[in-house]
Amino acid sequence: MRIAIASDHAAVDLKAELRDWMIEAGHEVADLGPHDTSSVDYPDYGFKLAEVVADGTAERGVALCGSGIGIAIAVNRHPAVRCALVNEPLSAELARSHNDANAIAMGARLVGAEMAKACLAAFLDTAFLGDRHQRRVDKLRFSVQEPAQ
Ligand SMILES: O=C(CO)[C@H](O)[C@H](O)[C@H](O)COP(=O)(O)O
Repeated sequence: MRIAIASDHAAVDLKAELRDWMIEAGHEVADLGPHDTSSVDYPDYGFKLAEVVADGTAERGVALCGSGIGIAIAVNRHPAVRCALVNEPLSAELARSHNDANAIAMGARLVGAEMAKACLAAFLDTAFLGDRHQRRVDKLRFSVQEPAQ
């Protein structure tokens, strides 16, 4: 699978570990940075990640910051991206099976590397169930509820 990964300074080490782990598993991984721990702003990297997921360059996105919260908010500003903030594998699995999430966010200051890998494995290996969930995901394309006719 083509996967893009991005972070802020707080998650550079976790990003490198997850990137190498995904490459080892046979995925094609684009590391969008940053590449050192100098302080940066998560919206800059979150927007970069959202762009490559939205335009199809990457099939999935992995977003990391200290808590995962800031970069998840940034990635979700793009209407074509559904980014789930997860801290454990069941949420990552549900984000795929019910929400067809095309990105996940995790917090390097909250989640250890092994837990992050378990979340990522669930995110990459779980299929979307479609059916009633497709109807709900379709409605997410609109940022505000259209008034009933
Ligand atoms: O967005 C966040 C908090 O919701 C992330 O944890 C950031 O990584 C964090 O805010 C960065 O904080 P720092 O003090 O500048 O390292």
